[in-house]
Amino acid sequence: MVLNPVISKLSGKLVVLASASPRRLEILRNAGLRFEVVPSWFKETLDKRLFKSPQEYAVETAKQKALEVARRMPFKHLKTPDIVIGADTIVTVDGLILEKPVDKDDAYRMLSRLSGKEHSVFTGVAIVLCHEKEKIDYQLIDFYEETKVKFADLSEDMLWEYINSGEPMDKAGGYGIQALGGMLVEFVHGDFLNVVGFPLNHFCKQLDLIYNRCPFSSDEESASVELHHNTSEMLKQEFGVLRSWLKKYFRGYSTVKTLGYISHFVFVFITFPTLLQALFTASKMGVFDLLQRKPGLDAAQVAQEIKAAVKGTEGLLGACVSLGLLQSKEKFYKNTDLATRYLWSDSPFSLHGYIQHCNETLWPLFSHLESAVREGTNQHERAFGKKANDLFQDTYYNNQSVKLRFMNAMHSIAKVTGKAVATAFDLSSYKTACDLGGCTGAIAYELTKAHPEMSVTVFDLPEVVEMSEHFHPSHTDNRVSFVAGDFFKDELPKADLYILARILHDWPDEKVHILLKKIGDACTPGCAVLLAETMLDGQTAYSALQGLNMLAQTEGMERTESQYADLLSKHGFGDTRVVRTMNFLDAFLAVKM
Ligand SMILES: O=c1[nH]cc([C@@H]2O[C@H](COP(=O)(O)OP(=O)(O)OP(=O)(O)O)[C@@H](O)[C@H]2O)c(=O)[nH]1
Repeated sequence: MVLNPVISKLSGKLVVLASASPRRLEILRNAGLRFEVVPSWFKETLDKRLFKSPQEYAVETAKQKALEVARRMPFKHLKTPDIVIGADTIVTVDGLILEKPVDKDDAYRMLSRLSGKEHSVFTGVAIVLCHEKEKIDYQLIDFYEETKVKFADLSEDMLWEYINSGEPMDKAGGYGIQALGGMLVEFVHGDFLNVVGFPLNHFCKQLDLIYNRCPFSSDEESASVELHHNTSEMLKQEFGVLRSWLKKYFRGYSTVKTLGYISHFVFVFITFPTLLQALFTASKMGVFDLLQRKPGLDAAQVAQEIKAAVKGTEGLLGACVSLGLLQSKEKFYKNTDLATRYLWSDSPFSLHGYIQHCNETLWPLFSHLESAVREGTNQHERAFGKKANDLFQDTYYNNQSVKLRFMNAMHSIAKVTGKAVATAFDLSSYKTACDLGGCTGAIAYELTKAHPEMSVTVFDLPEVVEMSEHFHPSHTDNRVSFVAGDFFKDELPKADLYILARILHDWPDEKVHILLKKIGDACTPGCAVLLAETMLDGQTAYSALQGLNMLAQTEGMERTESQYADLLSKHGFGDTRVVRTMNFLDAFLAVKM
């Protein structure tokens, strides 16, 4: 029996575990995976000082272990594996990386350091996909998982009894949580198997991304996984739709005959504006809202309701069917599940507001992308005839309908990302939070839902707060309150945790420092800042394009993890942690030291 369907995708492939760890073998065997074991000869001697974080060290070691086996096998074993899996588990405490103890004294040093404290266990995992054509190409996917473990106070007797059992010697941090070492542990936050040596759940999610969700790949050919690495959960789900759409788009065409040397991929890019305009237009003309209220209309009825020509409406509906946004049966139309979930305006996960914002604001700005690239500045003046000295006051908030459209857009994104951000970290120790620029309160409500003891103040400009009640959920929560003010000028509400969701990316470093200084001054040690931003590190297609979006639209920019850490460190924040939420936004927590 295979519980996780993605494991079955690997049957018939030569899967190799590049590890001598009996625990990794057992975890993967128990999951139903069939594989060979070829322990890596890579010596774990990378210079730890060269890595920005312990997890990067673990990931790099895992990569080197897997690559060594992938490269060795064709020569020494005379066969090329399809997939090689490597892993490396480390323990971090007091800024130190602990690996396997070299002797009993080393085990003693490690365990006495862990006694009575919480530590992190990181397992870095690397998956190497080998493609053999004329030569072998290696494609690499890597990730890590963090689990927090708290040890009880260990007496000297206990320590030595445990060390003399022999168990610590081949285990990261000098303990085996799955055996006697389990008795030393008070609590575990996160994936237990990650501590044992292999984060099975995260691994299966990555396999799912590689084999099930990649739109431009099929079972036979696996295309660039990099493009989709770390993209949002929602986008992943829709890749399946996009893939079947691509199949339809090109049905009956032979690449070579019809498109010459232009690949399908390039052709999709070139024709992308037509796809976008079909979506924008159907959304703006209310097609999805209409068919949600009245499914099963024909083109003439839709045309009458949306006040359009029948010929034009037929064309638009046909395009939406081809995109998988509408279904048609005997010339009657209704929304697909995708449209029902995301495209009509009253759906709980509606992206309608964001689609309108993209159509009315981003699209005109992007049509001046060349100027944005040449000048390195936003394009409001060219696109809308108005200079944006203050992005928000001069562009979005000086006109009621533009303001409402912008708030709708922010609300759409916050609703689909809010839960992932609110649950990315254990925030149970923070009782009061302040969401700076929290707009409609969508993230604040997710935070109070996830953290029953937390109350959240949403702090935003008076013109935003006055309209926020239009967006309150039907079951309002008196733990969420709204305060009007300008975070650059006014005193900030007191809180243990300050949230900045898609705020810093709007501003250049000078302004970010003004805001972070105010937050730093308002915080006492132990308070924290939670950022929700798209980090540039992964260079996914989404994050790279968001970078361009910020260029054309704002004075700010998308930044990398270390750029955010640097900015925050200047205002006394450290101990930074990042969670890739697999949604549009990554979550970043930094604590006031
Ligand atoms: O609670 C537990 N913590 C850790 C382990 C085991 O510790 C080792 C970690 O070492 P490493 O990642 O370097 O892996 P190796 O065993 O050296 O095998 P490779 O050939 O892959 O380098 C790992 O075996 C964990 O399973 C444990 O058992 N319990």
